[in-house]
This record gives sequence, C-alpha cells and structure tokens, in this order.
Amino acid sequence: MKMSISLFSLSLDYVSYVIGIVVIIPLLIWAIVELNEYRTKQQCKRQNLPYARVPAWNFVALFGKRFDMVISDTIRKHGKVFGFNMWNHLNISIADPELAQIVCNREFTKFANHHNMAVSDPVWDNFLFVLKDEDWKRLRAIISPTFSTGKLRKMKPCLDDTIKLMAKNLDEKILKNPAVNMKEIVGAYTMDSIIQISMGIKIDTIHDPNNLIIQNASKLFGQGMSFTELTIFALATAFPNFVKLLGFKFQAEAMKFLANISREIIQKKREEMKIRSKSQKASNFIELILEVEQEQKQVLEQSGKPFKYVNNDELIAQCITFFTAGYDTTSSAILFAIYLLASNPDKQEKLHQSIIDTIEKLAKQRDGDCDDPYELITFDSLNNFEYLNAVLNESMRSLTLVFVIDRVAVEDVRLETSDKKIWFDVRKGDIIRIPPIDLHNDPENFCDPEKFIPERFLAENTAKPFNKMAFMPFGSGPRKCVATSLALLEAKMALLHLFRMYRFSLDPKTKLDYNVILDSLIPKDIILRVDKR
Ligand code: HEM
Repeated sequence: MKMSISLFSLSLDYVSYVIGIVVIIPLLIWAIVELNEYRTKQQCKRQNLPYARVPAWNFVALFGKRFDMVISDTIRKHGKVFGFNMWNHLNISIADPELAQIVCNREFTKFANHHNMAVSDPVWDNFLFVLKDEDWKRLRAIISPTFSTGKLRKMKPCLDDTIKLMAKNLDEKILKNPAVNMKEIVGAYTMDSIIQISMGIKIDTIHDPNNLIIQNASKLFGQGMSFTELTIFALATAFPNFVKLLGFKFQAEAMKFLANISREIIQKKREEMKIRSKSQKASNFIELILEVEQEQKQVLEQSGKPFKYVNNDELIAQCITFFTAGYDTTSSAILFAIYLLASNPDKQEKLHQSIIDTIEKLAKQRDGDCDDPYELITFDSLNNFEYLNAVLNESMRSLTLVFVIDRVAVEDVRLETSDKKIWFDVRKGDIIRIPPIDLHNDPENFCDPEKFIPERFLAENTAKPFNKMAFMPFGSGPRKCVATSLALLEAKMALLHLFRMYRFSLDPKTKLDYNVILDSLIPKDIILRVDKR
C-alpha cells in the first residue's frame, strides 16, 4: 500500500514536471514575447512609426522561409517605413531611398555602427564590419587606402593569372561535359584570387582541393556556418554579455590555422620591409597594409601627432576578412551575372560584341603592336567596357546579394523626408534596417524592375532615368563596403574574359536557388551549358 502511494506520488511528480515543461514554459515564453510586442507597439506609437509584427530571422530560417521575403511582404502591407521587435530591440525598416541616404550619409555620425556582432572571439571581434567607434575609424583609415586605384593597379596582373587558370579549368570541364557547375568554377577563381591577393600565395583550388589553406578558408564562408552559430550571432545583438559568458569561438580551428599563416607572413614582411629598398613596392594585401601603415606613420611623425600602429591581431583579422566578407559576395555577384546573361541571350550577344569591339579599339590605339587581350585590357582601360559595367550594375540590382544593411542610432534623432510626408523619431539604441533588395525592386525607383535591362545604367540613357539614391549593392556612406573597387575589379575581369571566350546557355538542370546566410542571398550550384566561341 505504502509502495503504491509513493509510486502514485512519484507519477504525480512526473506529471507535474511534464505539465511544467509542456505547458508552463511555453506559456511563459509566449507571455514574454507578447509583452515585448506590446511594448514595441507602444514605442512605435510614441515615435510616429507604423508597427508590424515580424518573426526573428533565424526562426524564419528554421521554417525554411527567406527573411528578405518576409520583410518585402511587410513593406507591401505596412509601407516603406515601419517598426518591429527583434530580440528585444526596436528595429526600424526604411525602404525609402532619401531616408536611407540620410541615415548612411548626412546623419552618419549618429548612425556610425552596425548592430552588435562581437562574440568575444579575438579574430572575429577585430573584423572591420564588427568594430565600432574609434577602433573602426582608425582601422578603416588604414584599410581604405589599400583599395585605392594606385594600389589596385598592382593587383591586376595577379587576377590575369587566376583568370587564365579559370579558363584552363573550364576548358577541361567542357571537354568532359558541356553542362558545367559554374559555382565550382567561379568559386575556385574567387578563392585562388583571394589567397593570392591577400597573402601572396599561388594556389589552384580545382586541382588541389585538399590544400589545407583552401579547406580551412572554406569553413569561414557563409555556407560553413551552422544553425547554432547563426543563432549565437543573433543572440549577440541582444545579449552580448550572455554570449561572452558562453565563451563562443567561431570556427576556432579554421581561424587558428589561418591566423597562424597570416601571422608568419606578417612577421616575414615586417622584417623584409626593414631592409628592402623604397623602390620595391607591395603587391599583396598584407604588404599593402604595412606599406600604408608606414606612409601614415611618416606623415603623422612630420606633423608631430602620435601614431597608433595596427597590432598583429588587428592585421590578421583584416586578412581573414577576405574569406568571411569577400568570398561568397564576389563569387555570387559573378555567378548571378553569368546566370542572368545565360537567361537573356540577346544581352549576352550584345555584351560579347561590345567586348570584342572595345578590344579591337584598344589594339588600334597601340598601332597593332599587341594582340594579347590580357595585355590590352589594363586596369585603366577597363572603364572603356561601358556595356560590361552596365551589365554588372544591372545584375547586382536585379539579384541583390546583401539584402539588408543595418545601423544603430547612437543618439536620439528625428528623420524626415524633404517633402515632410514621412517623419518619425529614432531613439538611441534603435536598429535601422535598410533593405537594398526592396529599393532595387521598387518600380518608383527603377521602371520594370523585374526585367533585366543593363541599358538603364548606360550614360547615354537619359530617357528612363533611375533613382540614384536607391542603388546600393555595396551599401552607402562612410560605412560602405571597404573593398567595393576590388570586388568590382575581380568581377569585371572575370566576366570580361568569360564572355569574350565562351557562350553560356540554360541547361535542363539549370535552377536558381539560394542559401540565406545572415544578411545575404548566396546561390546554390548553378549548372549551365558552356560552349567555347
Ligand atoms: C560583389 C562583392 C561584394 C558585395 C556585394 C559587398 C557588399 C557589402 C555590403 C552591402 C556591405 C555593408 C555596407 C553598409 O553597411 O553600408 C559590405 C561591407 C563590407 N565588406 Fe563588402 N561586399 C563585397 C565584396 C567584399 C570584398 C571582396 C571584401 C574584402 C575584404 C569585402 C569586405 C567588406 C568589409 C570589411 C565590410 C565592412 C566595412 C565597414 O564596416 O567599414 N567586401 N560589403
């Protein structure tokens, strides 16, 4: 009897635990969520913002949906500006070009930082896109000049080499099967270029897939991130101290491997620079950054101001940024352009013809003493390929890669359009989210946005102008992508030679599908039929 009573009470305990877990905990979470939504709604009212209910992006991802689509739907429902709650913070979505530019440019000092992404990782936390305030300012001032025209000119020969390798690898693939996974080809080109540009190491990703640099670098791309890692990044926005407590390290092994290589190269270059002559100039990113550091040191010493060196951890982080911020983005931009041109054969033929015509013109300017396209196409003559520039711009508009950029308000400010039709208050700590993908697809900014019309970006096209403030594939203002000119150089050079030499067309297996990684749409494999011209 006693035993059955204790069994009975045990099962009662068990039942109450189950009730606790199944009913009370979800109820509590529901109550907290609802309370937060209520507070956000009231906050929106006070700040003159329409309120919308938007699920956190990682829950959206968990249920296999695209967060950019959730935002686009909400814009259609609530208008170009609305407030919503995410991870306990008021987020303000702004899809109005004028207001977006005010945040990124005119009022930049009030919106200088991104939302918190620091996760207490010594390398990750030194990435430029994670840094804030004075640390960001100091490093940005050193890194920006490494992507200047003068410095990029030196990187062009290295890109010639990686393009020749890409063409050789593509020829081999076509011989076996003309239906080629272009993601593999373009991915290898971007990887070979990044490793050569950032560290000065020559590599052939297609034929050397087991190379440790390639294997570790691949882990840092968006696709390498697990759902847990993505969630920890989301948590870092709202609960940085909690994430610190977790002692989270992002892809620790890969970071350590690449950090060690970068450290060795930096050490060697610092030694070399002490003894080498001034006429010997830098040709890769590590050398360039050390060169810029030297140049700035001399200027500041002359002015009597103190100079703050970039420490090795900061330098290493900037090298690794090429993999975290520069790989998926550049290879996807190239891949999107190839896919769009395969889908629009008339535009592809026009591009091919314009490339051939421009190369012929360049050859004539040299009095016919050179017929090597790699020599004729110099860093400076790239600007003559106007239709190519238009194709790349239209492709980045049509398939926008980074679908949302963000800024955090460091003080209270009122934002208002010049016609005073939209105005609202922003409070310190509010997160502004600007969705370039919606700006690029709004018919008020670009007519027939669903069509692929490179001509809209040609200088002579004044008939159908577009809203220049609405075009921001690289973001805008002082916090715009620091490597815009390098990314454009890599993409233009690859497209120029690919469309000079090959014809791309859709294959029965062609499909455009994406992985949504943080704030970017990264295409999955794209199979295309490739024929040599
Ligand atoms: C087509 C290729 C690329 C696209 C579309 C792209 C796009 C972007 C965008 C939209 C931002 C945010 C800008 C803003 O908030 O206003 C950004 C920031 C950044 N990008 Fe890129 N990017 C590309 C290539 C690269 C490459 C090759 C690197 C190489 C290192 C790079 C490094 C960075 C860094 C470090 C930042 C943060 C800048 C800062 O916070 O000061 N990006 N990029």
